Amino acid sequence: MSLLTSPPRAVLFDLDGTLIDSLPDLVAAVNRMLAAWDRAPLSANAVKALVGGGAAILVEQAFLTTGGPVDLPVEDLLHRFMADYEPRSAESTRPWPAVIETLTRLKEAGLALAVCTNKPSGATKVVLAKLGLADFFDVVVGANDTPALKPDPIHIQVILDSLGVTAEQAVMVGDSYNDIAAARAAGVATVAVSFGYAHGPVAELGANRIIDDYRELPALLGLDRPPPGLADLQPAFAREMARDSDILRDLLAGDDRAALSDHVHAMRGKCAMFGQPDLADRLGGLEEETLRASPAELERLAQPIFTRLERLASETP
Ligand SMILES: O=C(O)COP(=O)(O)O
Ligand SMILES: [Mg+2]
Repeated sequence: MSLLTSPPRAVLFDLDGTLIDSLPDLVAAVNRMLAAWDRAPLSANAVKALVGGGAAILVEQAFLTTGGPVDLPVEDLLHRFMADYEPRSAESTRPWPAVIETLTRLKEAGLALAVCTNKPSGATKVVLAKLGLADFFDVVVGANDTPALKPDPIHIQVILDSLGVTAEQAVMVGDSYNDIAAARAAGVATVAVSFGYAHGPVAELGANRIIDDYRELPALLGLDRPPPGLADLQPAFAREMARDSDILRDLLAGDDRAALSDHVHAMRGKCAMFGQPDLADRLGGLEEETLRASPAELERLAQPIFTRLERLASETP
């Protein structure tokens, strides 16, 4: 089921943890800074817990959690940190899987795209350029370009204003509480990614939808609608998938691989026809392995499919 009644005109993306996996370079820079003050390094998980509220919080908290404040104003520490991090901010940082193809698909569909990040603007520009993402975005608003950071809705509002779209015409995609809270306060529908740097369970962020894979996004935005005649059949499709899901479980538990392969093939065809290309892709991956993989491997491939099918069932009236 798509998120809005008609496709949005603009999609706003958070950056760290949402479009890109920037943690490795952030961890390295934080630990270079801590080493310069003879502090112990922080683990990747400890740094992850400090990302999302902007670089000043990251720098300040890095010192507080490793022995207390140092004798320099936070602004000076931040300045030093950014001077080191910015030029090295894309050494190990990469877009998450399927980001490029999804942004391409959204651009082709004529949507305006924006980045709405608490990351300092300089580093934002460097990362987007080095990863080949810059040209996708009509507007990029980083920490230095907005009167207030997320979760303040102003951060979202300046983007809507500059794109000339209303809150109802936009969707925000984010990984953290700040993203979802800012968008909700601005009246913008929200999608949370489950693979980012949320500080708690993603299901508790309050997003309208959750995705585990960028390939789910176009359909959620209403871009892969089923042909008109099939739209009314969506509830029937969802019921059929619920039945197919039970059969799939039984077949995975049994040893008739040919029947399993046929069943997965049929499910794949239905998903492709009813505007669920990401599910069709995953089922295709499972189908390829049905005749040769171990039961454990099939179970591993099937798990995300069951998660998606459960979500499909819960989103269909
Ligand atoms: O720099 C940060 O702390 C967070 O950046 P984000 O808003 O892109 O997640
Ligand atoms: Mg983020």
